Amino acid sequence: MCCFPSHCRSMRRTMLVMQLLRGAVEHAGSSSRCGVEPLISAVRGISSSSQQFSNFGRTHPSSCTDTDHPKVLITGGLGQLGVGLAKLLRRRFGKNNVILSDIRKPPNHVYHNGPFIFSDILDYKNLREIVVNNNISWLVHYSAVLSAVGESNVTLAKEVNITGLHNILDIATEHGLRVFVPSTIGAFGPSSPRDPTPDLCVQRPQTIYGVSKVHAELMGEYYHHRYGLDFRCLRYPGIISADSQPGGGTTDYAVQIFHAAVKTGCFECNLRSDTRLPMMYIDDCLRATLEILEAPADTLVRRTYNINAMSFTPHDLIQEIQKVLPDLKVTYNVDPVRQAIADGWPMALEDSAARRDWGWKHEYDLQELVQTMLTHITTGNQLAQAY
Ligand SMILES: NC(=O)c1ccc[n+]([C@@H]2O[C@H](COP(=O)([O-])OP(=O)(O)OC[C@H]3O[C@@H](n4cnc5c(N)ncnc54)[C@H](O)[C@@H]3O)[C@@H](O)[C@H]2O)c1
Ligand SMILES: C[C@@H](O)[C@H](N)C(=O)O
Repeated sequence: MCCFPSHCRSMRRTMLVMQLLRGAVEHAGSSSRCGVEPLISAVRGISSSSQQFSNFGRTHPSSCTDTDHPKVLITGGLGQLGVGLAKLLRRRFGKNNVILSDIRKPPNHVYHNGPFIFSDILDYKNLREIVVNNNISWLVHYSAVLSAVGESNVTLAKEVNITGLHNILDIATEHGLRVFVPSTIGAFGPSSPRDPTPDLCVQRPQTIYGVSKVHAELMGEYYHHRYGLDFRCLRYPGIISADSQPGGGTTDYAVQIFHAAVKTGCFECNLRSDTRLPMMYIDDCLRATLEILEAPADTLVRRTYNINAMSFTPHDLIQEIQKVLPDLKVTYNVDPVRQAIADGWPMALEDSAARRDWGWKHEYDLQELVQTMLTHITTGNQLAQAY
């Protein structure tokens, strides 16, 4: 359904692109450090295997050598965040040193842009073979079932988020990997302090997603203390991206509204207009991930950190988008499941420890987020129409 008269739409888009491109801001990356610490202990027995996987470093010559750079495996890499992270890590470490994996078939542009492999994190033996045969040294564990989907399929969420996590931690320990597991604002609950939420406080989430992420934080930290696993974890806010879709979470509205604003000029919001949540633009999130992965171990006072950028309500976001697209019309059809989840989540994360220990600094605030998202989506749509 469209709210703009069709004859006005293309002219509006052209004006919007020009206006946004004029205001676009460039953001630079950060410095490079890397290395892997030795580990001392394996936690599951190793059995022999006959199945062979190709070594991507050999089949696709790279400009970077394996001795200079870590060899990274990203699980659940076809979700909202994985492809962007692979792009960032490949720029830093070389295309063939970063392997994306998932249980879904990749789109052509992903398949042709670097190594991709099937990996089901519930298949321990298959995961171990991939790690061994590709000489993996860093593992970024993105596979998950997010908050809203988790409430509709608790069994799947338990399997992927808890059993899958156990496989990841055991394999990482067994093979001396550095492992990054994202946590979330969803790891807190209604009894946590909400504005701002400190790194250390009561964590009693009321979703299976949140429970599984608290479990991941605690298991990772336990493996770090008990076995020396190089476990690193960030609690991400809701992440906002232009060219990848969210995977069934509570913060999804803050991505969907941008596409609707540009395409139809109408949006139906599934959270109340005053629901304040912490949010972050994807570039900040992925840069933070690279930065904590590269941080020297002795700078990490803890292994799980909050990171914060901005907080807003649907009302705040709509007002900011309407500065560029004044005709955007928003209606509300509140989803009781998502609303109940959001009502128990932090409004802002307290992240001074990340800023102090490894130099975390966000670059995008609400105004820049809106400019950047509308620019990406509008230019992307225009390119798609041109071809
Ligand atoms: N996107 C956000 O706003 C956000 C915020 C906080 C934390 N996180 C965390 O960041 C990580 C990545 O998030 P995302 O938004 O890309 O998630 P997503 O839901 O978009 O993608 C998850 C991916 O996991 C894959 N997967 C599911 N079951 C699997 C299995 N058995 N084996 C292998 N892969 C499997 C799915 O196919 C999917 O591609 C997750 O751990 C999530 O909890 C995300
Ligand atoms: C916040 C985050 O974990 C995810 N976007 C969700 O809403 O479930």
